[in-house]
Amino acid sequence: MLLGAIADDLTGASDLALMLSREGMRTIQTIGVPSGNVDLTHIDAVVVALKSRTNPATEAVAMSLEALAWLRAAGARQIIFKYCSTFDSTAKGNIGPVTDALLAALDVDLTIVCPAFPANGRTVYKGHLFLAEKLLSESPMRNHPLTPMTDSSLVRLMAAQSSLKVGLVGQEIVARGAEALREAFRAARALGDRVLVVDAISDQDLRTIGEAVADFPLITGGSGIAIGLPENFRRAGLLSGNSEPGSFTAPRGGAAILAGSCSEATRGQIQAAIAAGMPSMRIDPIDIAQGRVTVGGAADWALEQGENTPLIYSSADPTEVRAAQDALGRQKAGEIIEHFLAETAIMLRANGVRRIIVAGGETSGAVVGALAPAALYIGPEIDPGVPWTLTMGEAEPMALALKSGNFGTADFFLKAWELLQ
Ligand SMILES: Nc1ncnc2c1ncn2[C@@H]1O[C@H](COP(=O)(O)OP(=O)(O)O)[C@@H](O)[C@H]1O
Ligand SMILES: O=C(O)[C@@H](O)C(=O)COP(=O)(O)O
Repeated sequence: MLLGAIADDLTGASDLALMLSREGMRTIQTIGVPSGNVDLTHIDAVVVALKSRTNPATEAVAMSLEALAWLRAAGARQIIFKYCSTFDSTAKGNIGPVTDALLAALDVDLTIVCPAFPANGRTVYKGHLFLAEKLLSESPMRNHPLTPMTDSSLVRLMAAQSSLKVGLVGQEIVARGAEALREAFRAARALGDRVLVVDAISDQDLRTIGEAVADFPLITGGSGIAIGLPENFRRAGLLSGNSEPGSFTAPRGGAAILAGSCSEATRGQIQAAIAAGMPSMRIDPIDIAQGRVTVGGAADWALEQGENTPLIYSSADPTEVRAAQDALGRQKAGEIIEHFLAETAIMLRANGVRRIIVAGGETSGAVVGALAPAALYIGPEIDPGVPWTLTMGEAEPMALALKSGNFGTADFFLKAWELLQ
């Protein structure tokens, strides 16, 4: 094992695992910190998927340190802390505290912050995070149900969360290449900076950054930051040039889509699926809280759809989400949906469903946490950042696609199935 990653949510973990496997590392994703033995023969990278994104900092730090200890014991030579490409964090954000704690545990004096993922429109320029042509704070992320993002300055966000000195390396330096960047790291160290936001507007920038951080024990960022890392191991003769992603045979069985993401992309995908005739059931947190909808009812409805893939969704627009949160509380409204969809998944599995798409990071955390596979094997890419995965260590494996709320083309729920044989 060469590279170890700690991801703060499930969709983010499979996004990163896909990136590493596309770049030639044989990668698996574990669900939480493994409690038993994991066979790491022929594995180059392990991504430990936590569900820590919205947890209080002390909890997120403890979970991340536990993952770090496991990864180091398993032989990881470099660690990535993976958070969202939209820097999703609560008002009491835990990205800073987790970064501080990982730096301390590794006894390291400098790391970088770079959530850029140009393939999905996330770029960092002058320390500001953009989603396509919009600043983060002007994008739909300002209305996220759990982590509304109203500031686009990564330097300001990180400085508010971390106890360490935060600096910035601009794109003009990145564009000059890895040696210029290493020089900027030396200068930043001399100034006492410990956490450096690094601009990146293209995959080429990310590859340059990847090369320049080859000797960094800790790197933090989105999945994009991993694009250049496998090449460092290849250059050092530690990774064979031809480690192709393995073959993927999807289990036979029923299919379903469970969507708890309220992101704009997911809502568009739901509209497209319904317009194409996909049977759908909308669930609402207030109806669930008041007992008007039950897991058994939803699962029965899904199973009655036969050959037609059913879509169960709670996704709603910002006004509807706010109304539910006003009635139930922000966290409670989210938990009700997450719990409902997780229980539904268990009931569907018990009735032969073997292929599930889950939309939403927190939602995926709840669903996969309930299904409780030990690990996920990374299969084919559906869209940038979203692979099919296969549950590992189970008598009857399932194919799962964990879709980040904001990822995927409009026809994602329709086309994803075509990749399963
Ligand atoms: N109708 C709704 N009202 C309030 N909260 C909701 C509703 N539907 C889903 N949620 C919650 O919103 C959160 C969405 O987060 P997540 O699953 O991570 O999606 P994304 O990937 O888009 O960020 C979850 O906690 C989910 O339970
Ligand atoms: O980096 C990203 O954007 C994703 O990998 C990610 O973390 C997704 O989180 P959700 O939008 O909450 O699914």
